[in-house]
Formats: sequence, C-alpha cells, structure tokens
Amino acid sequence: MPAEQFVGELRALAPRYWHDHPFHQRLHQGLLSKHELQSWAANRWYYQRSLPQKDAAILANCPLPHIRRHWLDRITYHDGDRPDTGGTENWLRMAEALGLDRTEVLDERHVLPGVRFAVDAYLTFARTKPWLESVASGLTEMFSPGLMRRRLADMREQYPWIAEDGFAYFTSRLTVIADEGTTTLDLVVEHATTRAQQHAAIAALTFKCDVLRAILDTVDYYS
Ligand SMILES: O=C(O)c1cc(C(=O)O)c2c(n1)C(=O)C(=O)c1cc(C(=O)O)[nH]c1-2
Repeated sequence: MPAEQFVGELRALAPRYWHDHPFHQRLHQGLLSKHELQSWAANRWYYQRSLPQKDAAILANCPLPHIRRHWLDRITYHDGDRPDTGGTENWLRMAEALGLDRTEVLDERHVLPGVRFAVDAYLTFARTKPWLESVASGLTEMFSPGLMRRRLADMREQYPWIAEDGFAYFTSRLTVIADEGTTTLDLVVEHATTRAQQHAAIAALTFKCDVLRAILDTVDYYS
C-alpha cells in the first residue's frame, strides 16, 4: 500500500495504546496510593530491564550492518556505558524515590505473574520474529512523548513527596524518545516494501499495544 496509507494505519492504532488505561488515569489524577505507585515501579522494572535484551535480539536477527550500528545505541541507552548509569539505573532511582529498596526491585519479588508473561512475550517476539517486525513493535514510542510529558508534570504536582532525582528516567527519556519514534517509523516504512510486511508491521504494533495494556491490567488488578 502507499506509504501514507501504511503510516495512517499504524497511527490509527493510537487508541489501543496505554495512555488512557484506568491505572494511568488514576496516576495522573493523583489517586494512587504510595503502595500502588511502588507496585507500578517494581513491576515496570521488569519491562525496563528486559528492553536491552529485546534490542539485543533485534540486533542478533538483523543482517544489515547499518541498522545494527544504529540500533546498538538503544542497548547502551538502557544499560549505560559503565555501571550505575543509563536508563535502567534511572528506573531504580525512581523506585527508590517511591520508597522501595533497591534490593527488593532487583530480586523481582514484587513482579506479578501477568506482568512477567506479558514482558516475556515481548522478548520472545523479538527473539523469534523477523527484525523488521520487532522494530515495528517498538513503534509504541510514537505515541508516548505526550503521555510521558503529562506524566512528569502530573506526578510532580500530585505526588510532591517524590524527590526530583526520581524523575531522572523521564526527563532524560523525553530528550530521545520523540526522535527515536520518528526514526523508527522512517525505518519501518523504508523496509516494509511488500503488503505482507506492512500487515506484519501493523500486527506487531497491535501486539505491543496489548503487551503494555496487559502489564497495566495486572498491576491495576492486584495492587
Ligand atoms: O513511559 C511510557 O509510557 C513508555 C512507553 C514505552 C512504549 O510505548 O513502549 C516505552 C517507554 N516508556 C520507555 O521508557 C522506553 O524506554 C521504551 C522502549 C520501548 C521499546 O519498545 O523499545 N518502549 C518504551
């Protein structure tokens, strides 16, 4: 299908994204208890720490050196270029700012079975599907900058007891995520040249929206 139609179909998945999930709505409205915020951070830790493995699986499946070179940055972003730096470290700081001990996040005692299933499904997807589909599944990032900006503003306002250091994950993520989303979209449009590849990319993005919603469904139900 023509590129504009393809992009239109990808963007049309926006309502399936997790921005308006009831748990996120309560987060924005300041209605979450400290315990619920802690559960959210400890469970999302499992997603955050799996992202570099997901990106490494994409690298492993991609035969194109220029794509691998480009994608490598994502792993470094999350893992940092030395210990105690990077996105996953910043997520731990968020968890600590919410009153969690680093040890209880790292040993994953709070990770709920449904969250584990959802995140593991994302990782298995990246390990087993063609690299282009896995890249397309990350296109949820197209939908996330507005949500993240709003989350940052609302959390600062609604939960003033959270120390500013806890927001480092979102402040640093916001500087890269909009670019990542558009670059990834260009990459998917360029490489999905057949109708079958375009449909697979749309299915991959649908799947990823469902992974994210399943994470929040579980956290919402049990916290
Ligand atoms: O806070 C959010 O709402 C949100 C959403 C998403 C997303 O849409 O997948 C990501 C992130 N954050 C994020 O911080 C992040 O590093 C990230 C990586 C990916 C991915 O699939 O590779 N998604 C997301």
